[in-house]
Amino acid sequence: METTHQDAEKLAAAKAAVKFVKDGDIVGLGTGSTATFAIQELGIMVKNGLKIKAAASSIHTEKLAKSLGIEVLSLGELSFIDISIDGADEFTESLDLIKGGGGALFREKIMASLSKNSIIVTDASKKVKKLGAFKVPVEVVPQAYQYVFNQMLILGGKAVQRIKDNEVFITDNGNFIIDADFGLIDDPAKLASALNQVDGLLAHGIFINLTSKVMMSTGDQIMVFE
Ligand SMILES: O=C(CO)[C@H](O)[C@H](O)COP(=O)(O)O
Repeated sequence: METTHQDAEKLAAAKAAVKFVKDGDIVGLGTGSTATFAIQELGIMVKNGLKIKAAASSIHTEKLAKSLGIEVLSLGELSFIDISIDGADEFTESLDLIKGGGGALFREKIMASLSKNSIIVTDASKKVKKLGAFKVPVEVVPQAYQYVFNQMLILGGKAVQRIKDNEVFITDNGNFIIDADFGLIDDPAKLASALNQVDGLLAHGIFINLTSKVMMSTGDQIMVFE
């Protein structure tokens, strides 16, 4: 399969990030194409003798990690994670993120919250001045769907339910995703705080103060924002 320029950047960022993983670490494994490169690299390192245990941010990631010989612990039973490596849909230099393009935002947020060192790996396309060109994913408990949808409109977001392959998208937790377009977001912390108040909204994709560093590959070099 031909490797695209963007894939080469994702792989380079992943390779740079896995260097921070040490023997004995509990490692949080993200979800998405960039995180997958990191998981594959960790699989090689484990085959070569690295001793780690992992926690997965999605069912897909858990299966992948196990297939590569990485031991996977239950996220819900952990009090901390030493280091996590995940991707992002957008990030700013203040380390605010939008995540959840793959629909794994709830477990990804718990994973980041548990992590002593939370590394985000990206290609160069993910860096923005202001968040918001990428719609904010919102995970909704089905019984609260219409209520939360209406609340998104009240908060100024154009909301659409996520559909994938002509079917309503269902998360690993059995919930729906609403993608909410708030335009470019001047104050991500304020919007995150307003979203946190909405009953029935399990998680939203604005990540504030949850990232230790972003490692972004430009192809030529790895830029680190921390
Ligand atoms: O948040 C995520 C999944 O919920 C991903 O990390 C995000 O969508 C980036 O994915 P990719 O590395 O494939 O561009």
